Amino acid sequence: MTLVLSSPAKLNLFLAITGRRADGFHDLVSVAAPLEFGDTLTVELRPAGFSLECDDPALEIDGTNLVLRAAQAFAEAASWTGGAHFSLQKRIPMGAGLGGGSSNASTALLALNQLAGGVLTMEELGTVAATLGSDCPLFLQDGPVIMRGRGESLRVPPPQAIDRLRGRRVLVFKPAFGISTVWAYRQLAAGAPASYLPSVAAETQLMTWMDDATAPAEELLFNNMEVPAFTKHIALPVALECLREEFDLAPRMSGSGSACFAFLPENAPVAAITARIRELWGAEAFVTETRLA
Ligand SMILES: C[C@](O)(CO)[C@H](O)COP(=O)(O)OP(=O)(O)OC[C@H]1O[C@@H](n2ccc(N)nc2=O)[C@H](O)[C@@H]1O
Ligand SMILES: Nc1ncnc2c1ncn2[C@@H]1O[C@H](COP(=O)(O)OP(=O)(O)OP(=O)(O)O)[C@@H](O)[C@H]1O
Repeated sequence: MTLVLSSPAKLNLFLAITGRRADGFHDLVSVAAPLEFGDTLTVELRPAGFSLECDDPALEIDGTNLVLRAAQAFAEAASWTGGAHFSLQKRIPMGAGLGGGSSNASTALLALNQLAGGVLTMEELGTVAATLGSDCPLFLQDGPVIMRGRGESLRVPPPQAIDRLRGRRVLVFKPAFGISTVWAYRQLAAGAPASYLPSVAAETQLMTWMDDATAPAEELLFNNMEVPAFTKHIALPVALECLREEFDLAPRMSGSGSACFAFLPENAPVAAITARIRELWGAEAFVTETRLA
């Protein structure tokens, strides 16, 4: 039996890091949305053992890969003795804040649970996902989610909020360099408390957008992880300012970066915007047009 699953990238449309916890992680309030764009994970049932191949030679395919770590965690949680071979077609750039590895892990969990006959509930899968990474649980949902805690505590937004997000056309673009999530969080900790948005302010900002059914998705956009990224990599704010001025876009960074995104009006000159990004960041910049799933 073989399953072919899409493993989507995500965007943090709203991301407020609110403070550092005793366990070293940070509390956050975020609205994240999966994209139609992503990797493809093919999973073949095997009698025993887990193996992985990937078309991107830059990615380690040993036991440190999140796909194999997810498989191991699933087998333990479900007491499942079966095996699987995974084939990963990688499109999501790494070190981007697009959650590629986390998505692969959760897609592997969903695939194995299906192959094993649905032995774990969605709640149990969520618990396993949270042990693999703070961003993993969000990829068990198939639409926009509100994240709290360190990212593992999820709620589905009300329908009038989802309606303003789902299907929105978006351009996602990333310079050749990536940003380490650990580095970004360390920078925030070093700039405490000014680097954090207090949780009351974050919740108020989110609720103000949520309660105003006339406020477009653009008015939700916020990310206080931009500060350390933009301070170190001046090419990021320079490009976003150009896109604001020249194309009237409202671009932001996703997660800990370095990928950025902008919602596109249906008549947007995508070829000209793409050309401008490549002029600013070089031909090796990653650019893709997609939609919020
Ligand atoms: C920036 C975001 O993408 C926003 O959605 C996520 O918070 C990142 O989550 P992630 O990549 O799944 O991160 P994890 O693999 O859980 O943790 C990697 C490291 O990032 C830091 N980390 C992560 C998540 C969090 N809420 N607080 C943190 O301080 C910790 O130093 C941790 O050791
Ligand atoms: N299947 C995988 N796909 C991508 N990266 C993986 C995978 N397994 C392990 N990793 C490791 O995780 C690191 C970060 O992965 P990824 O690109 O998903 O993070 P990111 O872009 O910073 O996203 P985010 O911080 O939003 O989770 C990679 O550099 C890689 O070493």
